[in-house]
Amino acid sequence: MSKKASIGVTGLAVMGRNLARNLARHGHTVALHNRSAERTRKLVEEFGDEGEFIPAYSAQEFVDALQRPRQIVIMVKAGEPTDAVIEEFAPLLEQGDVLIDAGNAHFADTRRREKALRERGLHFVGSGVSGGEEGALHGPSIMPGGSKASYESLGPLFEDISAKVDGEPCCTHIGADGAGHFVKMVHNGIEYADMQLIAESFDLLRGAAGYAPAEIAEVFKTWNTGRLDSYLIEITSEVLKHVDAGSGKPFVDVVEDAAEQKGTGRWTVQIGLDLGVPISGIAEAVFARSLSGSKPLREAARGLGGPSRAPLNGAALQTFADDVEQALYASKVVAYAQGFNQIQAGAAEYGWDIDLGRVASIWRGGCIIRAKFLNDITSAYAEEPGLPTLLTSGGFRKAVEDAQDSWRSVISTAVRLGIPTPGFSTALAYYDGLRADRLPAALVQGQRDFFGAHTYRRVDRPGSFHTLWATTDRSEIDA
Ligand SMILES: NC(=O)C1=CN([C@@H]2O[C@H](COP(=O)(O)OP(=O)(O)OC[C@H]3O[C@@H](n4cnc5c(N)ncnc54)[C@H](OP(=O)(O)O)[C@@H]3O)[C@@H](O)[C@H]2O)C=CC1
Ligand SMILES: O=C(CO)[C@H](O)[C@H](O)COP(=O)(O)O
Repeated sequence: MSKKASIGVTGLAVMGRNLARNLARHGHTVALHNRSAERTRKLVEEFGDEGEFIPAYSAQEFVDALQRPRQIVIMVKAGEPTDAVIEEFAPLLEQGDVLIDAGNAHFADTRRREKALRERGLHFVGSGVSGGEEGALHGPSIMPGGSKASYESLGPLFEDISAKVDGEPCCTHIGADGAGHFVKMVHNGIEYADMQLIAESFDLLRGAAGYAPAEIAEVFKTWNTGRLDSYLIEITSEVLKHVDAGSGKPFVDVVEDAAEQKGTGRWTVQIGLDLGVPISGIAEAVFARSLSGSKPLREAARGLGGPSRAPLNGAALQTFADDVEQALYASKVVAYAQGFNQIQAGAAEYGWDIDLGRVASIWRGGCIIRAKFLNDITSAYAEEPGLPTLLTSGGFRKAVEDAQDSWRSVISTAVRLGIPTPGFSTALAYYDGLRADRLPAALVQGQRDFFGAHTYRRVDRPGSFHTLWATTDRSEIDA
């Protein structure tokens, strides 16, 4: 009898191909399948000597190549293509087989698919995979959802191919049904916020302090040796020092300033709104990309008046890079605090038991937001599992309090010079909002009651109340 594969991968584009190679390099026999045969053939041709592959050119051939219970990783475009692939394979599978969607699916789709397949006796695991092309090959961060039973067979294999930090795999069972894709979605939202904050730091160092991109690359390189040490800071330095071969200009000056997005950031914000979680850092990052891409609008607004830009000088210039580092760090803490609160809210809403410290821990390696900083988040949740916000945890609290003056001063400079910093500004507004004794929301409640009898609660006694605004004495009644 011919050898069977321990796992199969269908969808052999950038991610699937490298995930299959990673599995094979770790000694697993991998069955291969792709809608169009060419990708399967190419993989075997180019990388066949990296391990044991069993190429299959039909769904039935693919399913037959797998040992039972079958484990099939689907790595295709999210949405309809994923449903199409599930519908192609599910009828060929048997009780206990596992289908794993490792693409960037919406967690609500994953919940729907998990339920439907469970009713057909199949396991369905929605798994976040982060790290891009390189991560998929050398060790991604993996965020599987689905049943505990499915993780018993799948977990060891995924842990094996995941990134490792301090000997620990960057993979853990996140929670039931869509939990893995939910956490991956928030990961991507945080990725958007982090990238926006880094981009604003660049814009400030250039626009306010007059640094050239190559000089800013050096600033980022230095930051990468400290508390901001992260993959995103590292690659930012690389991008900024790159010079366009054709024009001799900094690469960053020849790229169109319109940031694109595939949708996971937008989903994060939509779900944040549904759950009522203020994830303003992620939202501003999504809106900043939208604004950058609004070409006709920007064209129409070009030339609108603003302040004259007298760049910084003297003492302010001397300390500016350090001030921006402080503002970036504090804003980043806020963005991550908001993201983790969103995961907490999602877990409460959908009944997932998500260990936030473990999530931070598996993001320390393999993924796009991997950073030294995540060690501190892991410790914060280890010290206080029920932590309401990262901002009140010892180390972060002190760092953000210490960053106060610089943070405020950087935003003031940005406002004075007309440099847009939506990420920095919303982070500070959130921080000030959280720590406020009283918010003007009391007035909003009064307005709502005035125009719509929407009622309000009082600070001095329980119950709901309505003021009879149309009467002359404006007496108050119980609502
Ligand atoms: N690229 C990245 O950095 C990352 C991507 N992801 C996610 O991983 C998944 C795969 O991404 P990536 O490798 O970039 O590939 P793409 O998202 O570009 O998808 C291409 C693959 O999908 C297959 N496909 C498309 N439509 C169908 C269909 N109707 N039926 C069957 N197969 C179909 C293609 O087959 P064919 O060759 O026949 O066209 C091909 O194998 C996506 O969900 C993506 O969001 C996650 C993390 C990072
Ligand atoms: O999933 C990812 C990383 O984990 C992708 O890099 C991410 O989808 C990129 O998103 P966008 O194209 O919207 O910037």
